[in-house]
This record gives sequence, structure tokens and C-alpha cells, in this order.
Amino acid sequence: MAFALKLSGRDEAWPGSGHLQLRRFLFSFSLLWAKCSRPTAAVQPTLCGGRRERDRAGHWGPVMAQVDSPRPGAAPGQPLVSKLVLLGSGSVGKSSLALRFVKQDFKNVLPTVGCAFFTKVVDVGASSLKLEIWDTAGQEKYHSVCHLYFRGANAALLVYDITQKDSFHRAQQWLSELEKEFSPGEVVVMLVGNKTDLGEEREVTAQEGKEFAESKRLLFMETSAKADYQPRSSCRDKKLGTAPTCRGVEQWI
Ligand SMILES: Nc1nc2c(ncn2[C@@H]2O[C@H](COP(=O)(O)OP(=O)(O)OP(=O)(O)O)[C@@H](O)[C@H]2O)c(=O)[nH]1
Repeated sequence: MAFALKLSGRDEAWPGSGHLQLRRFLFSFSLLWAKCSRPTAAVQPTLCGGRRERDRAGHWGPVMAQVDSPRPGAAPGQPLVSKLVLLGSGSVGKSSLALRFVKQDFKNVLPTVGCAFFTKVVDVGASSLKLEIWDTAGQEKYHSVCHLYFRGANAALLVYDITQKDSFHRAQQWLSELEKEFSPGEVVVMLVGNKTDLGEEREVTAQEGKEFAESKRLLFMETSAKADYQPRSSCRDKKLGTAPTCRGVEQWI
């Protein structure tokens, strides 16, 4: 697939970058994945705190407080496995974010065809985490097949381009799609506003993104795959900040 070609799609060692912003970016991603990791054991435990009802306000969103440590049942030394899916309109930067994450690189990439898949093993605290990353094509013509790829996901990044209001609305529609596919609390969702380096062309304020994320109880951050920028680490979220995994990763960075 196109993205597999673009990114090679193979396991890579955790890069030992000393770049603070990159670390924050990776920290957020690692934490997100760690929050919803599952062991490679044959019988998997319920993911992300299990199936939950909507709360009193009718919110649908991740219940993160329950998923702050590796799932029980993983054999010592065995990596946890987590499936993460990237969703969003075409050209919002999904592949670029993945490329930044996997290879600490940014370059012009071709539009994804269908879906691309690759893996990466990272260390989070004392545990290893094998990330199965599914980068879906954002072009409308691939919309009908995307739901095939996010089935079984533990986490989803809903990516929009801060310079394209439409892409922000589209990200909200993707959330509705996820709601049809998953039970409340079954998947951790992060809303990601990308391309902050194009601030002068901004059409979606950080406040708008934050407010929507909060209204749906999603994680939220803004990024720039190009500038390697992630100013608002979701890991500073109060709930997450007290989680053992978060503390472990904070020590590590
Ligand atoms: N300025 C800027 N450009 C970016 C950024 N991230 C991605 N781009 C550019 O945006 C365009 C689309 O990036 P992709 O990563 O292919 O976007 P995508 O969401 O994967 O697109 P599809 O594969 O069509 O779904 C490319 O020209 C990238 O170079 C960013 O943070 N800042």
C-alpha cells in the first residue's frame, strides 16, 4: 500500500532523540497507546476499562482512569499490543504525523490509498508496547472502506487541519462513525489539530478544538508534523497525570 511504501512499515527502535518537543509529542502518543494497550495473550481482557454506558450528560468518550497500567495477563517481558487508527480528511497530515512519530522525519508524501499499516515498538516505563498503526486514506472515495480498518482499534486519533474548518467538522463526523462502531469507553479517542506552523492561516482556534474535545470527553492536542511541535501535552491532563504509566513515562523523558 502507498503508505507502507512511504514509511517502510517495519518495527523500529525507539529513537533516542533529545528534542524536547518531539519527546512531548511521543510522550503523548505513547501514553495514549499505553492507556489502551492490550497483552498478546490469547484471551484478551476487556479493553480500556470495559464497556460503559453513556454518562448522565449523554457523553460518549474514553474512560481513561481505568486504563493506567498494562493489562493483567501479559507475560513478563512480552510486549503489549495496541491498535491505533488515524482518521480524518484528506491532506490533514495523518501520514506526516505518523512519519514524524516513526522516523522523526517530515517530507512530502503521496496521498494514502486505502489504508497503510506499520508497527513500532516503544518503551513506556518498564513495559514495551507494540503499536499497530493504521493510517486510513482521508480522500472521500475511500470513506466507505475506512470503517473496516478501525474495527478492533484501541485508540483513534481524529486529525484535522487547523487551517481548514471543513476538516474540523469532518473530524466530528468521524467521531459519530466511531460511536456507531464502538461502545462508550471502548476506545480512547484523541482529537488532533495539525499544522500549527501555519498559524496565520488558522481557521479553527485552539479553544474551539479544546471545547469540542471536552464536550465529548476526548483527549486533545495541537501539533505540527512539519515543525515537530506539540505544545499541549494531553498527558498534563489531571486524570492522566496521576496514572502510574504517565509517571513512569515522565521519569523516562
Ligand atoms: N505546513 C504543514 N504541512 C503539513 C503538515 N503535516 C502535513 N503537511 C502537508 O500536508 C500535506 C498532506 O499531508 P499527508 O500527511 O499526506 O496528509 P494525510 O492526512 O495523510 O492525507 P491522505 O493520505 O490523503 O489522507 C502534505 O503536503 C504534507 O507535507 C504540517 O504540520 N504543517
